[in-house]
Amino acid sequence: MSMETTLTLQLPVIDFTSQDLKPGTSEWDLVRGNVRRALEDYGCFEALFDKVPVKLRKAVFDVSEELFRLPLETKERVVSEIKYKGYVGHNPTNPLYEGVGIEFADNSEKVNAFTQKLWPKGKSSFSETVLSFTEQVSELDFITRRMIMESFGLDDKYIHEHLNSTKCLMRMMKYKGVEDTKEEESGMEAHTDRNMLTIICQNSVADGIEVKTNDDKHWIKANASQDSSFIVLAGSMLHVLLNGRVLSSVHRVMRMGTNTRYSAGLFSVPKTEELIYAPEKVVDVEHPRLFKPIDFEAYFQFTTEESGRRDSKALRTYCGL
Ligand SMILES: O=C(O)CCC(=O)C(=O)O
Ligand SMILES: [Fe+2]
Repeated sequence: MSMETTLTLQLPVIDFTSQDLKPGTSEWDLVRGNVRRALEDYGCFEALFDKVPVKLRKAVFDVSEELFRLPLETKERVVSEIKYKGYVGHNPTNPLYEGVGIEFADNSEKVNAFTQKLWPKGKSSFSETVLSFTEQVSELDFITRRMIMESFGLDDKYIHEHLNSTKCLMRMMKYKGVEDTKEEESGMEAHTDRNMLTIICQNSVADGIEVKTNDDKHWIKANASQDSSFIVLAGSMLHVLLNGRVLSSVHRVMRMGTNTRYSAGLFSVPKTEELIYAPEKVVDVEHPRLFKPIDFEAYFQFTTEESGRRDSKALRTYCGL
């Protein structure tokens, strides 16, 4: 019998809104310490980040609504064999969910080409919204990854190369509300993300992401309803790269109430050319190497071949030493 409970525990909240948040300042060091603790203890935190204007956030959910309202045959034009991108919906495991992943969401040519598949005459409100959102949220992605790597003593050159080794995927997601019930229903089943870092925001519904505590006993409801709130989650690739020294948390989406939930996420995903492995700086006597070098796409494929392969146990089976 499952002993899991949902408690009113809180995720750490980290404030990135200071104007003085520049590398080398005391403000930066303070936030960096908070990022390190949050990722060590939870693999996740709520970020307060005000670079995405409320208007842009609203525009993202407006264009998402338009996209998901398109006929199924139109959305099927962007189905991909690789399930982290393209259109995904009508999956019996997650019946409330539909999602669309846009690869290279920071590249205007790629985004315009994607937009044109859905709207052959083009739709600048869609592509511009995607590009602006990606540009702004990438800043939080870069700051977070820079901070966590600096905190482990990795140098500027390494960090720079690392930041250039990922591509950026934006995903828009829709979760139907549930009718006439006091019971929560699953919107997305429990999983860990497979990429480096994920940053999620949602429209103004009260429910949404829940994150499992590391002792496997409790679900923490992430509170992402403020206009400047983003939920930041470390993925399996960051866990491997930092030799298990940050967690990659199990999370899920729960739904309650009749309102539709829209969420938007920025996922930094390794480019395919290079294997992911932990640098010597994060390996020592107390922290022996945990994982073999890993090819992201091959690992991604492995996780899709059978159910139950979206957690850290499956990751250890795949590439543990
Ligand atoms: O919709 C959300 O808030 C989370 C989605 C999620 O966990 C994912 O796409 O990996
Ligand atoms: Fe996720």
